[in-house]
Amino acid sequence: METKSRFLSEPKTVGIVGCPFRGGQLRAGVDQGPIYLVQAGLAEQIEDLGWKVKFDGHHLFEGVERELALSRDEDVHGIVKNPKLVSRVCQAVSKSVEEHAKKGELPLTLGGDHSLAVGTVSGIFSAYPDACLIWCDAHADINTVESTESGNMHGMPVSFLLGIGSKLPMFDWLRPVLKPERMVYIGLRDVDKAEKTILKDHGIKAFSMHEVDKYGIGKVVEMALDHVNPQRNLPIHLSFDVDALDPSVAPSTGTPVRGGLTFREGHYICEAICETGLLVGLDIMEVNPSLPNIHDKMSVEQTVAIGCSLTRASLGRNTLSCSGSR
Ligand SMILES: NC(=[NH2+])NCCC[C@H](N)C(=O)O
Ligand SMILES: [Mn+2]
Ligand SMILES: [Mn+2]
Repeated sequence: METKSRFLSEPKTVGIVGCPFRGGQLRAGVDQGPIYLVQAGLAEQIEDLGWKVKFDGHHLFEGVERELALSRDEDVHGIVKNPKLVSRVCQAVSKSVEEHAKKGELPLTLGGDHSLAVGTVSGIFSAYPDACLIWCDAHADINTVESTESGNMHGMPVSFLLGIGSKLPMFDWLRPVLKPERMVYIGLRDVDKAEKTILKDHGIKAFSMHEVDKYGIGKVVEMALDHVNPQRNLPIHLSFDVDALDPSVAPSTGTPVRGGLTFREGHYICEAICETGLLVGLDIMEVNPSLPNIHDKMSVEQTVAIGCSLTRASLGRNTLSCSGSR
């Protein structure tokens, strides 16, 4: 059963936006995530599902490593680390994502750390102002410039997109494209105290692991869609942080938290969103092939393989159909 997308052009095309970037957090290696995902054959796997794939190499983000080396004292705002760098990279990503989306292609952004979502979500909402956002993550990533305890920008993209907290001058290109009622979380289990207040004050809907246990993943995804997309007629962007999955399932990530989604629960979310025929943008974030330890080849292969299979599930792998049965 092939669902035809209401928003994408024919032939259905994925534009891969490879983002080897780690400036939104401190652990080395997450910049290698997109490289491993592509090397594992992700583009070919998507083609096997019947999509056309456009990929002309990863973003280069000239000078990132040099800036990261300098940034310790030069690129800081209070305790926020690398804001200029993150802004520059996200602006470039936003542009790529918007261009693909405006051509009727589905941008698939491979991270890299989750600060990149400032770029992906702003790009999607520029092309589809009435889109909604589904954020799968152990974390809420909604700290503001004031509330962040770590200063790591991968814990802040949602507040930037909503336009809450004080604005950093280097982000003057960014419009607050997102409204609190247009987004929903699935998988949360490690939310900072200040973030809990922000979620409550802005009335943001979240299905934590508690709700996943209580209702089951089928019901949770249905309730999440009812919240952001009651008529099932609006474009959907899915931002998937692989740490939403349990660390036993996806160990190679920078901020693992136990008690996460099972393999099937993670895939079910992607399949159910795919079935709506409304998916217009996808992020696979926070795959870090140098963790938990660079010699642990099994963990790395397992996590990279899951990044690929979540993508396939989102793009129409159907267990019972004859084509694309992987
Ligand atoms: N994208 C992520 N893995 N985010 C983790 C964020 C952790 C913590 N809440 C912070 O703000 O630093
Ligand atoms: Mn996370
Ligand atoms: Mn995240």
